[in-house]
Amino acid sequence: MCTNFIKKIKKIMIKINNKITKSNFKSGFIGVVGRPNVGKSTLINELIGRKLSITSHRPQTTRHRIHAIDTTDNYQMVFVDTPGIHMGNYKAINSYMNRVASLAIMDVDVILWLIEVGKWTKEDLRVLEHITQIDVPVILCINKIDKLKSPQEVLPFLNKIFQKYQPTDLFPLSAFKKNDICVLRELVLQYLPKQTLIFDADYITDRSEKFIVAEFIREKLMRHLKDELPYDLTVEIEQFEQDRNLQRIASHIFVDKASQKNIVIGNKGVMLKLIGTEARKSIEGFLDRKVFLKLRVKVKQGWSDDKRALASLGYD
Ligand SMILES: Nc1nc2c(ncn2[C@@H]2O[C@H](COP(=O)(O)OP(=O)(O)OP(=O)(O)O)[C@@H](O)[C@H]2O)c(=O)[nH]1
Repeated sequence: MCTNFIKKIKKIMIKINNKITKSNFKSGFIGVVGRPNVGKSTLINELIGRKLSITSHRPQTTRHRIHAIDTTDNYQMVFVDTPGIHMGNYKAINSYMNRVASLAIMDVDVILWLIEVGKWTKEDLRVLEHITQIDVPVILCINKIDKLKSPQEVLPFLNKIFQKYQPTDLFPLSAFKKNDICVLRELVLQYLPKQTLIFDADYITDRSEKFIVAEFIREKLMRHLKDELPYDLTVEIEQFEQDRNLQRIASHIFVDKASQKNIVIGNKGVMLKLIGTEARKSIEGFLDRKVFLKLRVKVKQGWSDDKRALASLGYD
């Protein structure tokens, strides 16, 4: 009975794979770049229809390269989320983030370059300098057009940008609008080569569950802590064990200075409790099981400007 069932499942899987590898199937890498806070992670989450990349209203939320994979019967799109290319902060972690962003777009099939409507900064210019060194089609996405009173208001800005750079395609959008996302997906598809799957059809990311969980915790820290503090901390998962339908997770939050520890914990532990509750809910949604989450705050002085400490914390 059990062997028959497995045989049936295998047959179905072969049928699905044959369907996927049919000759007009397309797949490829899509590099998503832009300065911090333009909406790269938000756009990728909308394009793949689930949350993998963390977002916040703060610049430099994304620190690592993440592949977010969307597979259908007709295509496999591998979106490469990158840290925002930025200037004016020269700690080891900032060089790491800029390096990750530049390297991530070296080997893609198409680039989605995000800028924000009405804003052109020195950091956008820096991204432009990187992009012009690479011979890949570029779709320049003018994001956040929902902020405009009418869509026509985008025209003078488009004109201004076009004087600086002529991309392969120019696409004004709001990452929050489903229709814009659908049209962008079709546009991206035009630039992908006809080839078979790059990753197995059931992969949604190249990162481990543990990595994504640490990112979800860092997202809540980014959203709740004020001023520069979120930039001075990092998250490391110490325990990640599944016990039937319960995931036991213990995580350290490393801060840079002893004085920051109390701020993260908050008065009578209120802040840490809030961060823990919100992180647990997000992680439960992602893992689709109950989570027991324990957070501990520790001081690791100077971690963000020490190459060895960075490597030991996974920034390598
Ligand atoms: N109004 C509006 N806000 C948006 C849109 N897309 C993203 N945002 C907001 O912009 C902020 C930054 O979004 P992220 O997706 O974290 O930006 P990012 O480019 O990945 O940022 P970094 O991690 O700094 O590189 C968040 O508060 C988003 O909710 C949009 O189309 N319209």
